[in-house]
Amino acid sequence: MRTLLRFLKPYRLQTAIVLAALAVNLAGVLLVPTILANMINIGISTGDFDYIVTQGMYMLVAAFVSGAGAFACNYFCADLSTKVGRDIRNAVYDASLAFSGGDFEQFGTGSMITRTLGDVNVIQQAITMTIQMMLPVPFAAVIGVALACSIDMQMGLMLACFVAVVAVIAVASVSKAATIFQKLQQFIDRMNVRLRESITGVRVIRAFGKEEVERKSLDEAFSSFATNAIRVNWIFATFDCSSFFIMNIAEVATIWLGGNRVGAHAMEIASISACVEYAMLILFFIMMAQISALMLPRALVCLERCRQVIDHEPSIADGACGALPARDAAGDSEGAAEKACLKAASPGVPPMSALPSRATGGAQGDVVAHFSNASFRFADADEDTLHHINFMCRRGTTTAIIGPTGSGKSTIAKMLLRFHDVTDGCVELCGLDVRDLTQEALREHISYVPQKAWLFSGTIADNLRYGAAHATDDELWHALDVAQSGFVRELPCGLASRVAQGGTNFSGGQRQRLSIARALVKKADLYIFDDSFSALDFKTDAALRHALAEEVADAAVLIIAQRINTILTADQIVVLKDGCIQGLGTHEELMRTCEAYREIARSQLRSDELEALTGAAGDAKDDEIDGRDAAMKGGE
Ligand SMILES: Nc1ncnc2c1ncn2[C@@H]1O[C@H](COP(=O)(O)OP(=O)(O)OP(=O)(O)O)[C@@H](O)[C@H]1O
Repeated sequence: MRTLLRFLKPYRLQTAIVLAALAVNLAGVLLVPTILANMINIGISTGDFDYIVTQGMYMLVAAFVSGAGAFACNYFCADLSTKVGRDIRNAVYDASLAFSGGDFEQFGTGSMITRTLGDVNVIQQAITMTIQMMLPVPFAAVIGVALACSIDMQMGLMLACFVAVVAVIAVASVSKAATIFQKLQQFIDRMNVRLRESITGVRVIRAFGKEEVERKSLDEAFSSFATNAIRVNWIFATFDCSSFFIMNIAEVATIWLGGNRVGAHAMEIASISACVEYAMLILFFIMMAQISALMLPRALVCLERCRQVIDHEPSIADGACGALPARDAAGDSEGAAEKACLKAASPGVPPMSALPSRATGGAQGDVVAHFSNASFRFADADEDTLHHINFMCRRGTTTAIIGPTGSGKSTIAKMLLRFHDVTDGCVELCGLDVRDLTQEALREHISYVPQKAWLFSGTIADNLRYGAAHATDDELWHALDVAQSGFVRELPCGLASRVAQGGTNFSGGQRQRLSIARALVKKADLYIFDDSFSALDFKTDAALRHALAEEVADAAVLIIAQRINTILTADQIVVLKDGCIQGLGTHEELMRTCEAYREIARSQLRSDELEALTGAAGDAKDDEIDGRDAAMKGGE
């Protein structure tokens, strides 16, 4: 409830207007029966035409004021609930942006979508129904019974008894339905997850002929939901018919008692119709309130689910430094790092969040990324995925990571981006622990091509400008050329060509090249390519790497690959197995010193290729040694 008040707070004035309009509407509705009774009892029985006209005018004014109140109440109430719904959606989405991979796993993607869309819809409807249908009940009941008592005490008390009976039945049915509604929300989550899975994996389902299995599994999810929804409807229907029954009994009883009271000269004849109207009005309000009350427990569950997301403390917290240090005159980036951090961490100095989207610059050979004894364990795992990782990525050089599937290659990239944090040791970017930086500042300096090339719906240009909003068309074409995306030039609309959600209207290789181009448009200090060349043919792979070497010559490059051909020319290769570094060096060094690397090479290269490479490596080594000898001789 506190969560709802938090979101209603900015709309205090509008909430007050809605409540005032509701009061006006209610006053008008409740006044009409009394005016009518007076008109008949006094005006007609005495034949006072002026009195009848005056009461008629009062009635007209009451009806008009009540209508205006109803209109204002409905309009402002719908407006209020829509705005609150929008704010809750924004808050849920904003909170999710700060989530780490682990946080997302905790909630589940399907549930996150249900919370943002379905749950907020329920909250919105509950706000509207509570204001329009529930709030009037206590006022209508108290004022209606009071007005009935003012006409005749016995009639008023009888009405109060009927109201109490219907209210008790309403409370009982709502509390019974509440638990079922809580279950329903979980079933909606389950249906969402199962539906997403089977729609996105429809090709696999068809390929394996598992349509029937999937149909059964989904039918199970749908049926569980339907069974519970029917149970709620049973409760609702039972209450509905008993309420209508009680309403009719109330009407008959009012007329019967009213007749007796009129016979006893205790009240006037027209007062009977006023009391009947009050009875009907109050019981009708209670019935309507019951419909919205049924929604309340569900809305409270939805609200709590949204609150869990909004108040969730992300497992990855921003550091104090909002900027990477610029190198000082002496090139001392470490000293500058300390100064930048001290400045950012000073009390009252908020961390900078907006950084110029440019690389920090720096000398060739500077350490850009540094893994220092870094270990990592997933929250739900029993053992570390990465063990004591030590290596550096230097500016102007290419570092490659190769290893069997599941060895932890992508996890290394994700730690640089802080999608996960180290559990031991540290990871540094340009001399600063990545945990000391804000995530925005950190990611500003890294350009990343994920393993699964993901494009957003829009145009090619929109996608390419994702990391550099102001890039010119020439820059986009240049990046496309470097990424060997010549196919874009052949598209009739070029950069304006449409991209479907996820980039599904392009082939896997085209998607990879477009996501590489997108990464290149952004100027960064570190470029990470996570298995980004796997869908490319060997020729394109080679051409791309050649063009890339020139394009990002002033940055550090980290290439994660499965294919040895992709990383042969890297300045250093990290060989990873079961999360441990097995070897670190150039291809030639590793061929001599690292059995794990030799195994990979043997499994991927033909023996003649292997010999050629080893021979070339040997020749290159001999040349290097000859060169060194010559230099030494020259020195002598
Ligand atoms: N969210 C997760 N929770 C628990 N374990 C995970 C999670 N994600 C990955 N792992 C485990 O961590 C290990 C390393 O995964 P990672 O994706 O880094 O491997 P990889 O070397 O990049 O594999 P591939 O070459 O197949 O992409 C794997 O054994 C995997 O099972």
